[in-house]
Amino acid sequence: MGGEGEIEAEGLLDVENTIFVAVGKNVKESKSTLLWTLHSFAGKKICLLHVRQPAHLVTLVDGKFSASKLKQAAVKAYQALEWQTTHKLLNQYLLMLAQVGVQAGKVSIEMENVEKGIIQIIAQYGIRWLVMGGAADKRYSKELSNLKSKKAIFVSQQAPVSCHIWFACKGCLIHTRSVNIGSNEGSIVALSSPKSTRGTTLLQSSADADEDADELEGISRKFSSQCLVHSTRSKDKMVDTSRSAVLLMDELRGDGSSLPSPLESGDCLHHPSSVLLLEEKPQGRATHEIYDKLEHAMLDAENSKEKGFGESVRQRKAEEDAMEAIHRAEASESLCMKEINERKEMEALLGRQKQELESMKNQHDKIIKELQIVQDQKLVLEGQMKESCCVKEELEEKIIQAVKLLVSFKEKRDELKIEHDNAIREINGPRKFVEEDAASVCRPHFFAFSFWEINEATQNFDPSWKIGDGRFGSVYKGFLRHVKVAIKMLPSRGSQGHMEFEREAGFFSRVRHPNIVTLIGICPESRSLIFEYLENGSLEDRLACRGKAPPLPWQTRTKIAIEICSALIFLHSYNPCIVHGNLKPTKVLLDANCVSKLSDSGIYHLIPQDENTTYATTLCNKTDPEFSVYMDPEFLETGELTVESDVYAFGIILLATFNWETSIGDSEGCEMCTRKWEF
Ligand SMILES: Nc1ncnc2c1ncn2[C@@H]1O[C@H](COP(=O)(O)OP(=O)(O)OP(=O)(O)O)[C@@H](O)[C@H]1O
Repeated sequence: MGGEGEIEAEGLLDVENTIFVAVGKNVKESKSTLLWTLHSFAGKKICLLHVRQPAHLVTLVDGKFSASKLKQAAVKAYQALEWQTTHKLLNQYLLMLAQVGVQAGKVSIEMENVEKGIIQIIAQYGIRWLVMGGAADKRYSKELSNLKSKKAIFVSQQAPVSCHIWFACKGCLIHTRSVNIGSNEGSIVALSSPKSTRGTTLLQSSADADEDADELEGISRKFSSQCLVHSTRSKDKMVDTSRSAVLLMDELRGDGSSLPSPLESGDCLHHPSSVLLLEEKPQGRATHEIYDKLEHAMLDAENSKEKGFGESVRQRKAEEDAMEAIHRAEASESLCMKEINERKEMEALLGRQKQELESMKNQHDKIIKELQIVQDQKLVLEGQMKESCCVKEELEEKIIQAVKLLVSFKEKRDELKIEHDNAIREINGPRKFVEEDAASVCRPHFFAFSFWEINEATQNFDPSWKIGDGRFGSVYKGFLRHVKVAIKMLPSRGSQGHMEFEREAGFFSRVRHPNIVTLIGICPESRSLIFEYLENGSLEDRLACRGKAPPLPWQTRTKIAIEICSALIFLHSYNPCIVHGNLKPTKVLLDANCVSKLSDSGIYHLIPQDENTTYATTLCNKTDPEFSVYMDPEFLETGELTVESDVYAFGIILLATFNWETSIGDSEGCEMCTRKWEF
């Protein structure tokens, strides 16, 4: 479909030999004009000429609408529909022409003003022969001879003078604008009128017509007469006659071109104008035929009217369809807008959900990391728990063993107590008093403490409560029954039983002397000896002035020597004789008043011995070289302790105590003293 002012052509455009027929949207009028042309110009080629009005001026249903009032899509839809209808109609005309053996084509232009469009096509193609409607049906009247159609008048006035135009109406020629050779262009020559055509001729010369026109008129008259004469002949014969007339006209023109004539067709008798023409000379049978033909024509007109009505109904329907299409287009547009809005909302929603998803993903990753850390920690804790469980099980096992041991000790203790009570009861008798004295001498003078008490006294054997480590066990200070004591933990009992340990300990507990450390009690369970606690450390400490203690005065040293001597005499005079066996300055302890007392007197009896390990070998093996000077060389040689062993050690102690300058305050020299005596 071309744009405005653009001509579209299809098929024939041989201007010299083609009759152009202007056809409009009025189907009835167009068909009538076309039929007249067919009848009038038989054998000529025909080209349909149509001017298409743009959509904004098309008639829509009952009125005219401006395109601006319609949605663009609706206008386009309507325009397409309109053009499709027109195109279809033109094709129907072409088909009709083809069916009657006429070569045909079509030319169209889109223009607001139809008459101007016709003029433009005429001018552009140099059209020479044109047939168009002269008036609308409602305006047609037999009495009117002039053109009534504004379009026809315009075309008649404005068309180039070289174009010969026939104006037809309802199948009649109502006006002709002939070629005005040599006169002013655009002058109208009314060669025929409904009146003049009636019974005489269709062409009439005018005063201004030239000779060619006169000749043409003459020929026409002659041809008309022939038509009248032969009106009763068969149709075929009439066609031949008209064709002869055309040939004759061509002859007269002399230029070889066939000037079309409205009477060229032999079918003039079928035409209403032809019928009217024949009315002027009624001649019996011919008149009757003419009336028959008139009736036929009337019937044809009636049929055409019905067809026209059908066409208008179809057009109406097409318009309604167009309106429906417009409504559908509007509905589709609003639906489309709604969908666009919904899509925007969905996109916004989607964006928000995407953001939420992103943040949730971040949180998820964070939680996963934390979970990983927690799982790692869990593994570590599980490992620790397993270890703790193992430790706990071990401790529980130990506790169970300890409880069992405690229970067995208690049982033994109870047994012993019972035995003891029984023994007491047995010896009760007449010699009670005498034996009581003897018993008091033999009875151990110490307390028996439980391990629990020892444990409590030493604060669970707190290391800070340890006084020192000896070769035969560690010494702790502690409080037992509100008394400050020194607890010596002996090694495991070995082959020595509880009873033996208690008997030995009982023996020494009875050895009491002011210069011998008193054995307060024992703990058989832990093989502990509980001694009285002496505040001022050992003679060794005082000679070395440890703990920033002042040097011992000579008088004190002399007193200590006397006290040691006194204790040794007591031990050696005891029945049985008691050998200290390990005499040295660390075994001479000083109380708060610097009274010296021998510790560990005869303790070697409590030290477990077997075949391989005797007290002497243990002592020799473990003797610090520093203190081996106190060992009796004979003891070291034989491994047998004697009184002389103690005397030897006492002599060395005296030398260490009195032959050293530390007595006047040099603490450093005390250690050198020991080395000195090594020579
Ligand atoms: N009753 C007590 N009062 C105060 N302190 C004591 C008492 N008994 C021992 N000590 C301290 O405990 C320390 C260790 O004494 P212990 O008899 O166990 O070992 P040692 O005499 O140094 O050497 P070893 O016994 O191996 O020959 C002593 O040096 C002394 O200072």
